[in-house]
Amino acid sequence: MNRFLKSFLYAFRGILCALSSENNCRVQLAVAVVAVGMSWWLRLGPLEWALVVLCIALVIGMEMVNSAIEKACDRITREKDDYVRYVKDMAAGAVLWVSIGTAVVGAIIFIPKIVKLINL
Ligand SMILES: Nc1ncnc2c1ncn2[C@@H]1O[C@H](COP(=O)(O)OP(=O)(O)OP(=O)(O)O)[C@@H](O)[C@H]1O
Repeated sequence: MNRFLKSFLYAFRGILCALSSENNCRVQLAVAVVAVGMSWWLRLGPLEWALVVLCIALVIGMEMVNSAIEKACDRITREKDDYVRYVKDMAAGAVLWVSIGTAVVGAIIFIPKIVKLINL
């Protein structure tokens, strides 16, 4: 099998592994399904759809990186370690950072449409 295809299969296996065994990834996938359902229901425009899809990809992707970092840290040591705490906190902070951005984008896109729908 050619090298590129092999790398793609390993990466795909990583996605399946994260979505099937990482609790946070599964929760975010469920939230993503709700967001896609709402986007369909509220008939978003192409640019709004693009933003929703981009935010979903960013949050789940960042959570996968966070989980990978946590696993690598846990393999290095399970003892209390200031450097591990620093690395894990920063990785978790990256997820929070992207999630806050996503919440803002979601509010800008969805709130006016929901308000309009309620006022009808
Ligand atoms: N070995 C360690 N040494 C010092 N602090 C740690 C260590 N492991 C975890 N921590 C602290 O605990 C926090 C949570 O770490 P943990 O690995 O349990 O992540 P989590 O978000 O609870 O992961 P998950 O829910 O996926 O198991 C870290 O952000 C860090 O502040």
